[in-house]
Amino acid sequence: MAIAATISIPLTSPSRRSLNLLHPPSRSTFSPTPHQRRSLNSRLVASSMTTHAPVKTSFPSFLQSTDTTFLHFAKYHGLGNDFVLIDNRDSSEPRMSPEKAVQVCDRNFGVGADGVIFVLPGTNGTDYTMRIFNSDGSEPEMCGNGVRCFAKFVSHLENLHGRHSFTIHTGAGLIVPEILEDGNVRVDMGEPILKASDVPTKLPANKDNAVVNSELDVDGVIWRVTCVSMGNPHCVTFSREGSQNLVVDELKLAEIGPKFEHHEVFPARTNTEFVQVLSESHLKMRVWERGAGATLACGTGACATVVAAVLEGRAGRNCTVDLPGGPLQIEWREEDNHVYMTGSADVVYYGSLPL
Ligand SMILES: N[C@@H](CCC[C@H](N)C(=O)O)C(=O)O
Repeated sequence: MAIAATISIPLTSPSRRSLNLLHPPSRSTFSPTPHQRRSLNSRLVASSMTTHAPVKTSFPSFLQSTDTTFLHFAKYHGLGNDFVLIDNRDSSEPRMSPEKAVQVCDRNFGVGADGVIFVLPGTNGTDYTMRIFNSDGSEPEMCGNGVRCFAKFVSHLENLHGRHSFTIHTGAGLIVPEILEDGNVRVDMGEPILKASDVPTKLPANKDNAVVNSELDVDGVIWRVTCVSMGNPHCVTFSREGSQNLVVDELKLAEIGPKFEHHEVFPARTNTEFVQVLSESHLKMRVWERGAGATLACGTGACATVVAAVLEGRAGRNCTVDLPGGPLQIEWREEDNHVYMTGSADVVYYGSLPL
């Protein structure tokens, strides 16, 4: 099925990787001036896409309009890990099926994204609920970069009355993001789960019920892995036989990644982080994501990486994690055992999909 869309490019601050053609004022919170509002409403329409009449509304009402022929969305990214965000606050059922999400995420025949995220009404007393479909249509419990995009999207949609923080119910439990003065988002990602059967992994636990620096045979090559769940499963590796400290740029991710993802020891499949230690507080990581493949960044993956690095004695609790799309600041705090992630999240454009 063909997907057509119109797009509108917002005048918020683009990140390093977003559209170079824009030279907007550097603003972190979206609050358009009358001039910007006019620009917002004049849509840029890509040549291969269908057009329809420009909507004379502001950004939030454009997204909220209950059009029966088009589904409005916003495209965001966190360090190049990109998502289609849907305002779904009027219903607790996602307004798109997993099958449709697969089409929308397709980079040739759709919008192109690593996943589709829905902002749903709160559950269990939280302000909002987040659900997400990976680009293969599977539904993960959590997404770190996605939750930062979610927070920015909500701050653009709603008048938060000066609040910078709110609560989100996710498949991984309660998540609390906070929008900082500089526009970055810090997220309390909760406690890592280390018990092998809860990650889940069938690898035998070797340290306090956890799998730490254990051998894993992947197609005849022995890797050393630590398994961590941040609500979703991660397998973190710093070394393999013959290579004590990985040089991550040399890895053929598309070849190795799927072998980890579908390995029999990971009953729920797994995300895999390949990590190079640059110093005690500086790690470099590439990721193969469950249900999405190689992405430019993975927030939960960066959190799992720092937890694994601490457990293996390779780094301290406060690290910069360099990902292909940019850096994340991760702290695994000793006092409360929570992991805190800080990084950027940026809007790319607004658009409409035919229903
Ligand atoms: N990119 C995400 C993780 C998204 C979910 C993942 N693919 C899974 O299936 O667990 C992040 O930033 O955490």
